[in-house]
Amino acid sequence: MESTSPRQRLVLARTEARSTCSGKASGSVSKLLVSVRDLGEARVAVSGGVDILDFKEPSRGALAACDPCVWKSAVSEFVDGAPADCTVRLSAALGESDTGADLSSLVPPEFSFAKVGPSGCSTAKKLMELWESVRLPQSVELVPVAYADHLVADTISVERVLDIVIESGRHRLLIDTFGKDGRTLTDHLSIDRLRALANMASEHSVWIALAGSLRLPEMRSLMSEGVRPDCWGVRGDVCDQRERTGRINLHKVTAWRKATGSPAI
Ligand SMILES: O=C[C@H](O)COP(=O)(O)O
Repeated sequence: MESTSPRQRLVLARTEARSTCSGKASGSVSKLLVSVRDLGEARVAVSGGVDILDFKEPSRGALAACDPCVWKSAVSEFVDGAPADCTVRLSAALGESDTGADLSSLVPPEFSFAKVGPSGCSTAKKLMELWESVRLPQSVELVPVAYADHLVADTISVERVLDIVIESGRHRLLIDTFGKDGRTLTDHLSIDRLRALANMASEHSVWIALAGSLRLPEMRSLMSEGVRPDCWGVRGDVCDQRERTGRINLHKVTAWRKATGSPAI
């Protein structure tokens, strides 16, 4: 009998454990990513129990970068100066194709992730060239992004991006919205499409995060419909007045933490 590789065994185990309609094993919990613009907001998010601190400047677009000085300060506080039981991981938004490559070399090696937006990458070839142009420290993993509203961002569909992630042997994908105009992820992608995407990602051991102006009731409803990504990403809904350029609110982060950390319904 042919032996199976660790990767194949992982896929089999995950497939067997998955419920019939879920992209994630029943009973497992999703991580919570919160986008923050500075250290003050980062402290609030950590107090609320966030898993991934994602540094970005919300007033300048979907994935605009913070000043790289903020990244350095985050390392001092949340890596070098953190208590031993602190498990928060750091992520940097690098903007879109016009800034991604240049900023990538400035990401500190202590970060876990960096993400770059695909706007303007209207073909698979252009998108792969963007990913290849990113020069991150070896310890930092690129998180490819797909936009649910891909036409307005002049890029390819989320399904096509997931295919390329799989074909190119990458392991992560964030689905977000490009236009922050009040419409949310589910205004662009049906629940069935989201469930199919999560299932496809799971079958190929691709870690998937869902974001895009999500509101807490909407996220709960997606979970109850069997859409269980590895991670939920949020900014606007955890800010005062749900205004994504406002300040992060501890109670709102805590509410998201409780909801994302609950087992499958
Ligand atoms: O990466 C996740 C995004 O920061 C989500 O932001 P948003 O909830 O304001 O769309």
